[in-house]
Amino acid sequence: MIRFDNVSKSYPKQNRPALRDVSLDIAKGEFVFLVGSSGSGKSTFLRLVLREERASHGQVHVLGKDLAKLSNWKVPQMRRQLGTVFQDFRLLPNKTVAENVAFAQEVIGKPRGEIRKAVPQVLELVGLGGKEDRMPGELSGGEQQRVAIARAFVNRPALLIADEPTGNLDPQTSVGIMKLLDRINRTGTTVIMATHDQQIVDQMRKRVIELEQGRLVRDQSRGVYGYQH
Ligand SMILES: Nc1ncnc2c1ncn2[C@@H]1O[C@H](COP(=O)(O)OP(=O)(O)OP(=O)(O)O)[C@@H](O)[C@H]1O
Repeated sequence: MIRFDNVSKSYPKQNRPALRDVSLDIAKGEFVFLVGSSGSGKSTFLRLVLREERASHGQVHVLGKDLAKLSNWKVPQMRRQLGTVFQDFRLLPNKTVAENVAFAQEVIGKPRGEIRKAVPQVLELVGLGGKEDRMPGELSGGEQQRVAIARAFVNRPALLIADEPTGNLDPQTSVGIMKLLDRINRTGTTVIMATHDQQIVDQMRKRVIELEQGRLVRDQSRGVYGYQH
């Protein structure tokens, strides 16, 4: 699903690389936490997977493709197989809940009939049945994140990338979001989640990959958070 071979990433005008010689494999269906202190390279790792950035050295393979060899016009096609969720939800504020989710299908040209069927189904799955016509501003943070997850999942991506999805939520709401991500993972979707949330990582006991100053320093199955701020 994802393979990094000796991947380094240096940004222009930075004297130390954001990622250094990272090699790892993530198989289809895994649930992986990406941890490490601020600036350790987690977002850079995710940006390389999304091909928002390119590796300076080494190879990044995603869904069987060497991203260095993927031409720019094929990037959108690759990204359709990836769903993304962020700390700040990133919903369209002037569209309803249902329209936000439908939009993810419209942009990839799904037929209207299919959209009409899929949107209520996925909203039911994330626990938002009956809230189709609400505006994002009328929802709690946890509900907004559920909309973002519905939008990320409606096209049934092979891989879901979540960058601190519980960063703005209280502990109880975060547990609900994690249950949902776990349920999505159980449908076969691979999940990679960058987080600073110790409680969640310690509770879920999934694979933990830790970065420190750009290096991979730990790769543990059924792991714990394990580093101090
Ligand atoms: N676009 C950029 N241009 C230059 N340097 C960058 C850029 N993005 C990140 N960096 C640098 O790369 C290093 C790794 O940053 P990155 O954002 O990947 O870390 P992170 O682990 O995601 O941090 P956080 O937990 O705070 O989100 C840092 O030193 C950062 O300053």
